[in-house]
Amino acid sequence: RDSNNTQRDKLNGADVAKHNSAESCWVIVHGRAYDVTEFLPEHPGGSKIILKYAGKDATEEFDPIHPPDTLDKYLDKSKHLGEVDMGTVEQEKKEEDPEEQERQKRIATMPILEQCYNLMDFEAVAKRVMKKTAWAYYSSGADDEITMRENHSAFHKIWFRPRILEDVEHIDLTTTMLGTKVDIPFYVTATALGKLGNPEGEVILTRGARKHNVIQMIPTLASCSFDEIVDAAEPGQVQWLQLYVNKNRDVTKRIVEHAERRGCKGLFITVDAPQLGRREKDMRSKFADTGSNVQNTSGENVDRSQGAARAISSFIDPALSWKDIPWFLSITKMPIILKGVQRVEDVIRAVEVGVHGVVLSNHGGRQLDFARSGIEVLAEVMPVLRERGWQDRLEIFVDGGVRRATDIIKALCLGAKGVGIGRPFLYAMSAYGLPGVDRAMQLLKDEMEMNMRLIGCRTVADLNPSLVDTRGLSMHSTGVPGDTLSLRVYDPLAGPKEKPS
Ligand SMILES: Cc1cc2c(cc1C)[n+](S(=O)(=O)[O-])c1c(=O)[nH]c(=O)nc-1n2C[C@H](O)[C@H](O)[C@H](O)COP(=O)(O)O
Repeated sequence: RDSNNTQRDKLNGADVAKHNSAESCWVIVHGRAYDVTEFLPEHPGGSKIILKYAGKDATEEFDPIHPPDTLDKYLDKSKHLGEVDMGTVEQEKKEEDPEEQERQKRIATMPILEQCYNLMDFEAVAKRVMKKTAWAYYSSGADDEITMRENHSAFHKIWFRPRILEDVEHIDLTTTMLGTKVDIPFYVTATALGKLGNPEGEVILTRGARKHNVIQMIPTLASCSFDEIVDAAEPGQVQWLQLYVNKNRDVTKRIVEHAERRGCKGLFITVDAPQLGRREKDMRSKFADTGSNVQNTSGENVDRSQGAARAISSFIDPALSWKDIPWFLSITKMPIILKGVQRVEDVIRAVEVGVHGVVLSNHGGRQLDFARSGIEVLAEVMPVLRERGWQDRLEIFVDGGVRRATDIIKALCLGAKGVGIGRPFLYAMSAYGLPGVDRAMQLLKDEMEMNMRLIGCRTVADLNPSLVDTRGLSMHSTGVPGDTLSLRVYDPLAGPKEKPS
């Protein structure tokens, strides 16, 4: 803009292209040019990824990782150079990427939505049709992914003790979570970077949640902006906020107050990620796709090879502790839930400090490997709370590995108020968009109605510990998963063949 703030002519693409170095670096995002020269060293993702697009259109790379209001929020207005005449921008020749060609062929021949009969079907399809980096980010767990697998297999150690001859003609799946009535006892949990899987991102989950009257937990690290996600909700549709606490508590206070003003009905403080876990599939795919690789380029000793997540989570405060909780209780009226509690002692402390709930969770196995599954921790927690008469002092949620309605029912029988579900909705959204999310939720509802009938319960209130046998739950069969490198490398049978003497 010139001095009297009128829009200059549009910038010419050739002029922008001249600013293609660390000395002078301009990028184009959504048809507008930005001078990011001074910002390069501050970019959490490292300067390399920006320099790859210096002088060019960076929109495609920018969108999945950054909410749309990022540049307005964090780049000084003087660096906003104005509109670019996109007709004069030389578009990158997409060299034929054989892998992308293969992926397009798989998309062309993927199963139709009606061929998905359960939540695992969506995972199978998503693995075939998603971009490698997106699949790696969503599917990865920490280290050897033992906990990620345990989350799901733990449910297989719980067996039902069904009742018979109960009138189960009319089944009622409704319940309440933090005072909100929902149609079925699950919520869409917070999972970052929704646009990696689908260009529309988290607003697809908002629409699916609205259709099935379930609650959506809005992630701090969403690709869509917080306001976009809230605006995509219908009046009266309930959403919660998942919060990564910022080292700068003023930033956190602003986020919390804004979320409350916008009508969020729960604040879920993530407490299991003082540092993001080491997700090697995500790291490997970042190295393979050097363009979006966030390597350590500015010399500091931060391991930036952790993929996008680590790069955009450097703000998280590892000093967060119990002594911060009274401050949170003082800055908001929203119910406060600790997300990522992993042992009964901390549930007791949560009651004592006065929070309103906990999510027994290990972050989908993406944080501490060998953390126990949420469902196993639930089986440890509820008897202790009942002994103290505290089972109604807070609401207990569980997430991790929930893939069947029987998993939901097991959690409720053990005393959970509801369960969070992550990856299945990401896969459904990535493979089939909103119709996929809609079908995934409907499948769970159909399964839930049938299974309630078969265990002899009409309502959620009928579900109780006598309906499950959990004796096998603490047995951990930690077979190292077949796809880890170590099996091939260290297995003596597969080692280098002895040279014939
Ligand atoms: C799958 C996934 C999970 C993430 C997630 C991103 C993905 C792709 N991210 S992460 O980038 O930091 O790891 C978040 C997050 O932003 N905040 C959070 O509290 N939990 C995060 N989680 C954990 C999530 O809220 C649930 O605990 C977990 O997904 C439940 O396990 P299932 O996926 O098996 O349902």
